[in-house]
Amino acid sequence: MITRPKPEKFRLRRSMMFMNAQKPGLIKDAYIYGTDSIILDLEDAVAENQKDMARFSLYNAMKSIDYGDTEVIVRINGLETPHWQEDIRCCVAAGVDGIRIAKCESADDVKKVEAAVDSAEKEFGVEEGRTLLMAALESPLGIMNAYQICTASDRLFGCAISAGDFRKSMHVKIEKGGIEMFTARGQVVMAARAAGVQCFDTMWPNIDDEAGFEAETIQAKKLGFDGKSLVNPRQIAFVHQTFAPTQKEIAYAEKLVRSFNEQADSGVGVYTVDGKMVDIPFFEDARRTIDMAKKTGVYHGDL
Ligand SMILES: CC(C)(COP(=O)(O)OP(=O)(O)OC[C@H]1O[C@@H](n2cnc3c(N)ncnc32)[C@H](O)[C@@H]1OP(=O)(O)O)[C@@H](O)C(=O)NCCC(=O)NCCSC(=O)C[C@@](O)(CC(=O)O)C(=O)O
Ligand SMILES: [Mg+2]
Repeated sequence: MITRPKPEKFRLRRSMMFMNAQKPGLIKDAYIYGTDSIILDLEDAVAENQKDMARFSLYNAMKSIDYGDTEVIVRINGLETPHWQEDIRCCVAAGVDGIRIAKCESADDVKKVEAAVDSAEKEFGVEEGRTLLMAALESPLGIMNAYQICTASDRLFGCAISAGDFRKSMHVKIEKGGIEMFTARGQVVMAARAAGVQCFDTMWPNIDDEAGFEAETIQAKKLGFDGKSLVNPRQIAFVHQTFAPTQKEIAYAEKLVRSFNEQADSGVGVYTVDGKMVDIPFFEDARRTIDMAKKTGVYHGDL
């Protein structure tokens, strides 16, 4: 019987790959792909008359497969459905790391899920507070309420924007360059940063359009997201590469950190590195770059 260690609230989550919880062929060896997180789906990938079967498959997978360092999140059905409470009981009993609340629209939605998780942890003798939460923001209302959602529970580590449902609500299609998602993406990143939680970009559904996927991934990184939802293993490598600092960025960050300490010792707060002005926020950002380089395994220096 597998028991997973206590999940870390904040950890590397560059890639969160969806898979239908009902399909043993997909979930049995999902850890081999090396994504930071997998999302076992009980929601839209599972047909309405297969929800019990999917929970059964999920529970058995959690008890018999060692997913190792790969975080295991489950997407539960939305609060407008008759399924979400039973989904939560199944997730907690199975010992998943976290629950992704589909179609989350308000802080009240998060609090309802939190209360159901509290109760399930008591029912199944699971350590109180063990099960983490994240919110999927899939509607204009959910995105307008992003900050309240992100601050609604201590269990919540982050939020994801979900463009499939969002585009449907907004009566727009996928556009090259992503203009149709621009305001929503910005709002979600800003809300998450203000709340001190992580934020994840949406999945790219056109798996054969690699150029479109790569452009969207680069844009997500530039906007400040921590990672991206994925639907196919072919998408993992590019996301991991994009969300790690480049060697050029690392070299500059090292130069900045080293010189900043020397300058500070001699009483200087602002100066230039390679012709660019730097002061304390640049120093702190450089430290973050080196920290991220270490976490993503691309740091070879001695800082
Ligand atoms: C799209 C496709 C059917 C294509 O399959 P294909 O088989 O043609 O793909 P291939 O590339 O040929 O697969 C090569 C090998 O990888 C294996 N393999 C493929 N995918 C794998 C995977 N995900 N996990 C593990 N293994 C995998 C495959 O079994 C094969 O293994 P093998 O046979 O051994 O060689 C498949 O990828 C897939 O099912 N994706 C997940 C779809 C899903 O869950 N959607 C729901 C969540 S989104 C949503 O709901 C919208 C949202 O809510 C999102 C939000 O909230 O953010 C919103 O509103 O936007
Ligand atoms: Mg959706």
